[in-house]
Amino acid sequence: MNRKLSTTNDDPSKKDQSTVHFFIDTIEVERLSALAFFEAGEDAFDGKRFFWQNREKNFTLVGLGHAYTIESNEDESRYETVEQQWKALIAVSNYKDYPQQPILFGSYTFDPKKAVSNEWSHFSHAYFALATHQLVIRNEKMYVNSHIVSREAITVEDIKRCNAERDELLHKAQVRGSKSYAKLHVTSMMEPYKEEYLQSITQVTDKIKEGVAEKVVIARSLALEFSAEVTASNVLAQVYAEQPESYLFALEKEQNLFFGASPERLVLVKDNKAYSSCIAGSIKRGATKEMDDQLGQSLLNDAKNLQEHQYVVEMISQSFKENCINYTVPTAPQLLRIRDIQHLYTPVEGDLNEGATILQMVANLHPTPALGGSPRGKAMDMIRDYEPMNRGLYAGPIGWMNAEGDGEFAVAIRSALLQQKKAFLYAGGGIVADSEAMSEYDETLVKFRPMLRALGGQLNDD
Ligand SMILES: C=C(O[C@H]1C=CC=C(C(=O)O)[C@@H]1O)C(=O)O
Ligand SMILES: [Mg+2]
Repeated sequence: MNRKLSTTNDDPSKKDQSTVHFFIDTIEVERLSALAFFEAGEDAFDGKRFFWQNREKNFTLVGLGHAYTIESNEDESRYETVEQQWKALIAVSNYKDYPQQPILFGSYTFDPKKAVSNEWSHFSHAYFALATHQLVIRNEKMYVNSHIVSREAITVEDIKRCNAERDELLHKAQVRGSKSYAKLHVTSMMEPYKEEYLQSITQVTDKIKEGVAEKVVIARSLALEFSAEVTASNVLAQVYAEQPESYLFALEKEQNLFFGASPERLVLVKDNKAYSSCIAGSIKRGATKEMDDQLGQSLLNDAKNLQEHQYVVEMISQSFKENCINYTVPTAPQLLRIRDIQHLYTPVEGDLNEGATILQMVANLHPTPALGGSPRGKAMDMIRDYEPMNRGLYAGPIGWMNAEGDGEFAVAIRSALLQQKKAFLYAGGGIVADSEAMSEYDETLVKFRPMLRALGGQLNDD
């Protein structure tokens, strides 16, 4: 179980060249709720937990505690830094001896060039962790891995302590199940920089008409306050109950919780195949099936939305062309319907070039024109100039990768940052030549809904 391997050149932290010890233990468990496991870590691992569930609901990952973290505040090299440090760490593990691999989970900010400020000051531009206790639920099977990474030799005592901690967590989670929570009480809801946002849409639309760019995504935020401190387990339970068709994610850093329910896959890598999704172009859901179908049909035929969508298809196709031996992309979008909204959707897939990695794909794809714009450089400059806020982790890549390089990243939209008695929600939309400020504003209201509902807030027409 406890294999000690010495690294020479590939010490993960690069701080010195001493030995790194990596202990793994895997057990199979039964009857465990992922939410209850997350909650069980509330005292011992507060501020060091994460949660992930894919759209298909056949893969759930929960992390409690940090066996190892990788952070970077660099710009372009932040992808390579995470990749190198993870590979160096994995190289000293004996993960192949266990039925479950160690998994690295984390996220990247949207734009390292925009100085992090305000509510985002706690997060690095790359923030990843290998959990001390990692729950994986895959196709009904459940495993808990425990990990210790240490510069010191790992003793029998260390292992006993780790196993006892794990057994205590499992006991708590199994005995308590997941709690039910009272609805949260919002005391104030504010739309910061609303006027600036509306003006920026008009200005950006004008610039696009002048030919400065083709498409630019502009976002804004909502700020909520609560009568009492809101816990991570509480909001996660709300999101879990209310957003069944999305990726669910939550990432803690100290007293901050970034969480959301996104429909959008950035990239999935499995057995050397890559899968991405173009999701851009939106319309609300209808009150009846007939109205819903009518709205869906009008979205499929709407020139402005088709244009928003097409830039994303072109860019993602180009990325697959560069990184894959072959790739397929349907000729026309279909509808993707989730609880509050319908989108235009085109799936893209391909066989990866030899040696291409998931983080290379993430680096190459992010930001797609669904969150940045087209052309990318010009759009990013305009977002920096016109957007009256800092996106932080909103709209960035969030996800996981295992020891062998398989993994999945979603685009962290329909998301919010919770800071005890405060929360910030984020939403944006693709601006093209015929965008109108008020209808873009309305589109953000629809996109705020999932997080607003999870946080107990309400919009007039909800
Ligand atoms: C920017 C967001 O959505 C993007 C993803 C899908 C549809 C979009 C749209 O129709 O504008 C946006 O590009 C958001 O949810 O904050
Ligand atoms: Mg739109």
